Parts: sequence; structure tokens; C-alpha cells
Amino acid sequence: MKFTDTLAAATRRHDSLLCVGLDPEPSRFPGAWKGDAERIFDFCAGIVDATKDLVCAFKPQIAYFHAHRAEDQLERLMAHVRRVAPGVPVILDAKRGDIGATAEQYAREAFQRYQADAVTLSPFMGFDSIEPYLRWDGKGAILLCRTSNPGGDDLQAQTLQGGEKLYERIARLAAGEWNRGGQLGLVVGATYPAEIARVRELAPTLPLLIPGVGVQGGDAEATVRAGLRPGGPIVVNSSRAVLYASAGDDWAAAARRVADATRRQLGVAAATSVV
Ligand SMILES: O=C(O)c1cc(=O)[nH]c(=O)n1[C@@H]1O[C@H](COP(=O)(O)O)[C@@H](O)[C@H]1O
Repeated sequence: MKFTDTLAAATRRHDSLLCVGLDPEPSRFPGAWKGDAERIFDFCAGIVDATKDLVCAFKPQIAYFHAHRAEDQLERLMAHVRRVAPGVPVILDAKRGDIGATAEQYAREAFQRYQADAVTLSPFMGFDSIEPYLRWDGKGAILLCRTSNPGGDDLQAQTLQGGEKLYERIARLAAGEWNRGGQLGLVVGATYPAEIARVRELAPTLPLLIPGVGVQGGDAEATVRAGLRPGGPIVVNSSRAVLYASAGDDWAAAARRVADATRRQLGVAAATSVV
């Protein structure tokens, strides 16, 4: 099944635009697990179990695993999601970008080793750095376009010859000549709703991965209004606000509460904004 179809089905089934980001930080783990990197799998699996019926996707961030030599725990986690949440797509957040030959290895890592449904990529090195991912039938490749961080302006807001901004060029290419197999999506930060709206104009049907609600302070309602269109899906990610909703024994229940509140907030915005 294609990433976009899996995503659409999970969005419908769970009535959810929410993606829970899996960014495990052992120093923030609850109780006796605090500081124990051997518990990365247990912690993330607990979050997955507590939220799996509330989300349209999960997004593990690879650095949080690799920094702790926890690649094996990430592999187990991917298998766990497939087992307990079949049909919920997993976006591996790796933000890769390299020459074609190296990109082939990164694609193998994401799609074969980790069995991800989609991966985040930096488009900085151009189409030949993206193309190896598109050889994997049905898999998604989500390109950084207008990122949520303040420094995103440094390059992405630069005006190119012809008057277009860099992030606009990325959106145009991803919606057009680069999207040969219909596998591309774009990352746009919830912290920049005006840019979300502009990207949506340029890429009416691409899935938009929108991080930045929760701890980064992005406005969930403005995000939905700017990004969601009929035939133009969005995936709104929240990581820390869900993962660390409580450091007590109730951490999993608290994560569920925050995830459900965010899901409902997004749902209300969707019901009142999509024409
Ligand atoms: O590609 C991403 O997921 C991403 C892009 C971006 O522009 N901003 C951004 O915060 N992210 C990721 O989204 C997550 C945001 O985490 P929270 O701020 O805790 O919700 C982190 O895993 C970031 O690496």
C-alpha cells in the first residue's frame, strides 16, 4: 500500500490529524527508568500502546536512538508499531541528504532495515539526492521546505533570481517535476502559518508534515486552517508535549490525555475550517 493511502486510511479510521513524535530522552523518563537508555524501547512502546488509536502516524526521530547506541531498540520499536498498530504509518525522521550512491544506503536503512513507510529528507543537494528513495515503491519521502525553527529563515526565506523564495521553489519542485511517482511530501513548521498557506497554494495535494505545536508554541488551529484542504492532507506532529506530559507513574495515561486533547483540538479546527 502506498504511504499516502496508508496515511489517509489511518487519518479516517482514527479521525485524527495527530502524529505522535517518538523522541526518547532517557533523562526525562519516569521513575526508576530515569537516565536508563536500555529503557528506550519500553518507554516508546508504552507511548505507542497508549496513543495508537488516537494518531494518524508515528514519527521516531533517529538521533534520539543513535545517540544512545539504541538502533536495535529502534528496530524493535518499528516491529512493535507494526504489530500493535497495523495500518498506522511510521515516518522515520532522519533528515537525510547526500549524493546518490550514499542516498541508496540511507534509503535501504530507512525502508529495509527499519521498515519505515516514509522518511524525512533535506532537499539541499538536489533531485539526484532524492531520487534513490523514490525507487522504493509506495514509500514516502518528505522534504524539508519551511522548517519550524527560527533559523529556517536564514536560507529558506532567501529570494532567488526571479523573485521566488527558496522554500517556494522547493514546494513547486516537489509538487511538480520531482514528484514522479507521487511519493513526495513537505515539512512546514506550525510556527509559520502564513508559509504553510503559501506552501499549500503551491502544492495543493501533497501531504504536509507539520511539526511545531506543543513545546515550540505553534498554533494548532491556525495550522489546520492554513494547511488542510480537501485532497490536501496534513500530519501535525507533537513530540515532547505528549511524551513528557507526566514524569510520574501516570506517564502513559497523561501522554494519552495530551494526545487526545491535541487530536480533538485539531479535529474541531478541521471541522470548522475546511471548505
Ligand atoms: O522534520 C521534522 O520532523 C521537524 C522539522 C522541523 O521543521 N521542526 C521540527 O521540530 N521537526 C522535528 O519535530 C519534532 C518536534 O518535537 P516537539 O517540539 O517536541 O514537538 C522533533 O523531532 C524535530 O526534530
